[in-house]
Amino acid sequence: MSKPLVQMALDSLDFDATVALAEKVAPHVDILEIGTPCIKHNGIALLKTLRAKFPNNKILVDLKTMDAGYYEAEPFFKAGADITTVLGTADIGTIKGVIDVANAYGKEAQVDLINVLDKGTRTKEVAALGAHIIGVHTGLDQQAAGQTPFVDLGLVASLGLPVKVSVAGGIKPATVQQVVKAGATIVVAGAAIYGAADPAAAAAEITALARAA
Ligand SMILES: O=C(CO)[C@H](O)[C@H](O)COP(=O)(O)O
Repeated sequence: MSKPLVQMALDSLDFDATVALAEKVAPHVDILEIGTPCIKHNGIALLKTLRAKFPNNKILVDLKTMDAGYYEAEPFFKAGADITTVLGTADIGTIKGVIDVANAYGKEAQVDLINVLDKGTRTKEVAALGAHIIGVHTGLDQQAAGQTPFVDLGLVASLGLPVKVSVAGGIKPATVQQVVKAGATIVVAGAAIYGAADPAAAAAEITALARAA
């Protein structure tokens, strides 16, 4: 089994603060995620800046696309994104559009299961369509209401499909090994890193824990 990857979610709205945080964290993670509020606020210029500064990290742009899949995602792949996300609640044609454009650029499409009611069925459908990554995701508002991604991760991993499984939603050092053992191949951490006193040390700790799981 290949080693799990660690992804850091850059969820600030501030352009310069995002770049400064990425400078600290990039050496300690595999994937830099430009979070949804961040990409909406700062646009593709931020992707271009991070792409130029961090050639050794993959970059995920969390577009959470809901319509016009191919059209919306293409400029981001053109500008150097390695992964963009599309909502699992979107029309199947939208999801196919993002998968198609990812394939056209030799990149990856991640289907985010946030708010998908029948996660098992949707996961099988999009895996059959060629989705590269399934995102098991408890959003920030859902976390505030006390939800976690652990049961959903168990369900998706138990399907045994030939896709990568990403997990996001309040993952912290105490839960990293639990999610890797449960089948996550990409572990996402946002607040556990940017909210830490020393974000670089927090990122390094999470990556070490993931690799050792
Ligand atoms: O995509 C997101 C919100 O929609 C976040 O970036 C993701 O949940 C990771 O952040 P955290 O570890 O703080 O939950």
